[in-house]
Amino acid sequence: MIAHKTPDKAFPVSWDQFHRDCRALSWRLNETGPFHAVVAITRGGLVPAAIVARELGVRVIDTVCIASYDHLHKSELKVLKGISDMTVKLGGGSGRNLLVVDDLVDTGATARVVRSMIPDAHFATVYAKPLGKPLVDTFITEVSQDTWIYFPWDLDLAFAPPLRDGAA
Ligand SMILES: O=P(O)(O)OC[C@H]1O[C@H](OP(=O)(O)OP(=O)(O)O)[C@H](O)[C@@H]1O
Ligand SMILES: Nc1nc2[nH]cnc2c(=O)[nH]1
Ligand SMILES: [Mg+2]
Repeated sequence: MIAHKTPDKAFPVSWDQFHRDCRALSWRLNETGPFHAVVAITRGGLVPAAIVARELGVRVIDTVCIASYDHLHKSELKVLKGISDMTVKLGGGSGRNLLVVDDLVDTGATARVVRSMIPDAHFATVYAKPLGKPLVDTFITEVSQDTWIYFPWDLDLAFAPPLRDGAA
């Protein structure tokens, strides 16, 4: 396990907000494509990939399965499943006309590994932090490096204490 400072700020995202941000990402990507296939970086890239593929009319969806965080803690990066040969062929071997989608880029380690597999692919994320931003071609919202993004699938409705009772 790699030591990791707990981020100071929280950026919780609702389903509505996430859907809006994915639609905004699709609008931008529509000016860049067309794409032969979407490659989702699992698991976080699956939801935005589904929304983006629907908006752009792409029906070939592949996954590259990478794990690196156990909740807030970064561990060694593991490629559990690579991109399928058929998808790599569709991208002419280098990833041309392929769209890689992930929910966010943080340090850029995950993006760097996928870029090394298909260097010419277009890389899109919904959110980006400064360290990872240079690895992404298109994103929607930047948050600071000391912010942790909470996705709707990781959240639950819960009681929020009133400010006067000491809530931040
Ligand atoms: O830029 P990096 O520092 O590499 O971090 C970004 C990656 O971390 C998260 O995935 P995670 O490994 O937590 O797996 P998950 O998608 O299954 O939640 C996120 O979905 C990105 O893929
Ligand atoms: N949910 C979530 N996963 C991450 N993996 C790396 N950074 C983040 C983050 O800010 N939020
Ligand atoms: Mg991920």
